[in-house]
Amino acid sequence: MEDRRASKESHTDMLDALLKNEEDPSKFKMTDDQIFDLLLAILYAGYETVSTTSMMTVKYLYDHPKALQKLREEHSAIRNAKGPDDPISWDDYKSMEFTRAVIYETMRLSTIVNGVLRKTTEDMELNGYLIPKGWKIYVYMREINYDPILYPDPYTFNPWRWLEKNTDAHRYFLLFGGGTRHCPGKELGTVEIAVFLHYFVTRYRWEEIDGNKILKFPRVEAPNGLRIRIWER
Ligand code: HEM
Repeated sequence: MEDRRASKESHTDMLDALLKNEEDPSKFKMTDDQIFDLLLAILYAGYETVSTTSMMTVKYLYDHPKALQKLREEHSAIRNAKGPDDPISWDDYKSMEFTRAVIYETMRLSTIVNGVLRKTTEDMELNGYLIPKGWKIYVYMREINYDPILYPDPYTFNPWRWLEKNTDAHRYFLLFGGGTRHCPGKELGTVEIAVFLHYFVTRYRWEEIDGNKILKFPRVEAPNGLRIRIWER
């Protein structure tokens, strides 16, 4: 922040936007600690989630050729309706129903976010139990993601389960948390992964290289990365 304030160059990034707020009296003035906190939170919250989900879509699609075929059909139809170098529009993204289903199913099965924290601001009763004011609560999403009543055959990668209308409006749709702290990057993150998938499946084929190590608990990660071999289609 000191470097940026001293610098005469301008950048089109978030740090510059936040620092420029200081010059505008009509804008809320954030302290340096708040700016630092916000940037770090967004980097952390917006990077790991999107990159791990993207990696796991590649893994699951490779393991489930029918889902990959269906996804390719969706993206080829979009690509065939435009020139090879035309960018994807918002309407194209909105039409990617199966892609969205693949992304949600990947997040569910690999439990990209393990849980969310809350603190009770008053005594509250839940199913006959008293949770006293000031207690910290961990909502364990892994448990919800693998609930066989909510998601029949929960350990199977089945993107088709998400094609039902308004699935992400269900009360138990907690992949992005809930309430006032609901993830503000939900749509941005989903767009990023959808755009990656669009170019990846329309332009390339790939195979996994033997020996990839995937950890499943407490959340999915590939400690050495997911190594794949890629060819142009
Ligand atoms: C696509 C993958 C993503 C997943 C699965 C995800 C998931 C989540 C979850 C579960 C929470 C906790 C919500 C709660 O406490 O109820 C959260 C919060 C948050 N996410 Fe995301 N997120 C994703 C992408 C992003 C992106 C791309 C950004 C920003 C660039 C972002 C920024 C944030 C921020 C700032 C919070 C804190 C919100 C608050 O506490 O008020 N997320 N996210």
